[in-house]
Amino acid sequence: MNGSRLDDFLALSRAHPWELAPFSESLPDGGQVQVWDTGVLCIEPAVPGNRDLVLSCGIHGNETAPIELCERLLNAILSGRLTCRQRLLFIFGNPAAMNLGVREVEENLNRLFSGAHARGERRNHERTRAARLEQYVSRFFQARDGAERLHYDLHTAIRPSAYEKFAIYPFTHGAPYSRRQLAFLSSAGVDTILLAHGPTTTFSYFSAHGFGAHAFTVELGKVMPFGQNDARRFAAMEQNLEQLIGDPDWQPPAFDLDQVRVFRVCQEIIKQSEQFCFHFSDGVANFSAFPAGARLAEDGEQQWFAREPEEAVVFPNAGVAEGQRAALMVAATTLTADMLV
Ligand SMILES: O=C(O)CCC(=O)N[C@@H](CCC(=O)O)C(=O)O
Ligand SMILES: [Zn+2]
Repeated sequence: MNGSRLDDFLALSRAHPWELAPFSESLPDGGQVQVWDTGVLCIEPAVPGNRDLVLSCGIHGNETAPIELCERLLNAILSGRLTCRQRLLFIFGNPAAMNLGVREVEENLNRLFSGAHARGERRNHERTRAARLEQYVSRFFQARDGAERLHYDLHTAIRPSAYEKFAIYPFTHGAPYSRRQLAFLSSAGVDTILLAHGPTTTFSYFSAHGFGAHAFTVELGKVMPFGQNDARRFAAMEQNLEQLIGDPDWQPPAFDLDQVRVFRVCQEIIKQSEQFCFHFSDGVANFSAFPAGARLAEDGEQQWFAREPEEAVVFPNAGVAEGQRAALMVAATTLTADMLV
């Protein structure tokens, strides 16, 4: 698509970080590429398969590896190397934060979904963006019934992780977990699953709860600046997504439950004030374990201790805003056949 405005959609989006007027172009194979807004691009194949796929990245602006991965997939489609056979919505979440090389401009976008953007008096860039992204995902999924709905929200973690690639399975309200989705994630190199313990205001929970989508927050490695990611570390996910996009009949390879490591949440540590601090070093990796009784954090009068023999910490971040999650404490668990569908 030489000479088209889609030659470099990410650059176009970053040049218009707040909003971009909609436009559309045709693909040589008869498909339609519709730009809905900055960072938001929908591909409507002439004859779509039965999966409606949302791929989001850059919800946190400095998590560059997923942005680069999605850009490669988009360019493969636009160049004709990859034929898009599923309805597909690309979301490059926070171009303004990308431009600044930061996680967020004013507020964590991934805490503003399911209407949280409208709570309270605060108004800012991320709140406007969350409201619009909700509308775009609704428009995309509600365009038809009966298709399998998928949303992979791709991230990278601030710190290294003992298990480099892991996914957060949003709270299912008791519904069974999807064996096929676990197989997909496993064959994409995501061998560790963290089962959320309650509703959240994340993007993946919004799609899962609001639209019955199989939706996940997927952590693909550690945050690095643009241009410094090793694409080979993401190759399995990229290949799986190419299969999903290009082949309506593709299924992930047969899968054994032993192939995944599963964790459940034991406790959530919420920062209450500026006095909040952890009692472990800044260098600990995600999934580092603590013995029962270990003092984990304190905030004024309140203290947190490990309650179970091997409680592991995920996403510790003392720098979050007051009232936000500063860490999740998790413990190993098992998924049995009766918990799967
Ligand atoms: O490394 C970190 O501390 C954060 C990485 C990240 O952005 N994780 C997501 C997880 C969302 C979820 O719980 O589904 C986030 O914190 O938004
Ligand atoms: Zn993130």
